[in-house]
Parts: sequence; structure tokens; C-alpha cells
Amino acid sequence: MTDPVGVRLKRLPHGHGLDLPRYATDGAAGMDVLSAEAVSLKPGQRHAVATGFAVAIPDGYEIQVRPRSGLAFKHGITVPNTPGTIDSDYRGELKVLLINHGDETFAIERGDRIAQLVLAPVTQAAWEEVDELDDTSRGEGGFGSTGGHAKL
Ligand SMILES: O=c1ccn([C@H]2C[C@H](O)[C@@H](COP(=O)(O)OP(=O)(O)OP(=O)(O)O)O2)c(=O)[nH]1
Ligand SMILES: [Mg+2]
Repeated sequence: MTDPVGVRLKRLPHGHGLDLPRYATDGAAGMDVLSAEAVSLKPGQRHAVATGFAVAIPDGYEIQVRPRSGLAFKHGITVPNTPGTIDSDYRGELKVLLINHGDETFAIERGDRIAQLVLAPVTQAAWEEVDELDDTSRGEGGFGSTGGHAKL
């Protein structure tokens, strides 16, 4: 594990009194993030859930918003844009998009852990336009070209 990277966080008025996102265990990759609102999601419904804070991510990093597997497995609650991308220059409220893929209404209470945030390094690409690309054994094969299922 590399050393933690400082990320500035500003609580918004409706975020006061909520715990900050935190790693549930020493080796956790993601910090569980809490809902700042109570909301019910009907089957098929989407909502951008308030977290009550905004961040200033250092240059060279992003935050990814990922689903929690327990919510996905037990209730079909997931992140439709996973991994959500929080850009380093974004200063608005961090929101968690959720969708209910289950068949029952799911109630979220203020303070519930709804998703997880992963701080990740970013490398920007600089295009180098060329007329021809180098050959490889794969070539243009893709989308199952090497065979299906487990056998190679
Ligand atoms: O799950 C998410 C995804 C995005 N955002 C915020 C932070 C991000 O920096 C900004 C833009 O996100 P994205 O680039 O994914 O959305 P877009 O549809 O391309 O909008 P934009 O034109 O604002 O970039 O919205 C969130 O709060 N939660
Ligand atoms: Mg964008």
C-alpha cells in the first residue's frame, strides 16, 4: 500500500453531522460513502444521491465511484455509470448515481453506506496520429475471437 494522499473535502450544509467516507478495514481499496438524504428507489428508478460534501482532488488523481457488492447482490442496488468519474477540477457536490435493478422498493436512510470511493492515479494520453499501426498476432480480432468460456 502506498502512502495516503491528502484530498481536500468541504462539507456542505446538509452534510453536517454525517461521518466522512472511510475505509472499513485496513486493506480496503474503497472508502464507504454515506447518503446525506433519505430516498426510496422504486424498481427501475435512478437517483443522484447527495453525499453532503465536495472535494478538490490533487492533480494526477481521480475518484472512482463504485457499487457495494452487498447492495448489488442482495437488493440489485448498483451504480449505473460505474465507475463514476470524479474529475480533479470538479468542485460541485459529489453525488452517487444509484439504480434499483431489484424487484422491490429500496429505502435509503441518511447515513447509510451507499457506494465506495476509490482514489486512483490518472495518466492523460497525448495522441500521436499515424498512417499505419504496428502489426500484432491479434490484429483486428476481438470480441471473443480467441474462443469462448474458460478453455484456451
Ligand atoms: O458518479 C458521478 C459522476 C460524476 N460526478 C460529477 C463529478 C464529475 O467530475 C462531473 C462530471 O462527470 P462526467 O464527466 O462523468 O459527466 P458528463 O456527463 O461527461 O458531464 P460533464 O459534461 O459535466 O463532464 O460530475 C459525480 O458527482 N458523480
Ligand atoms: Mg465529462
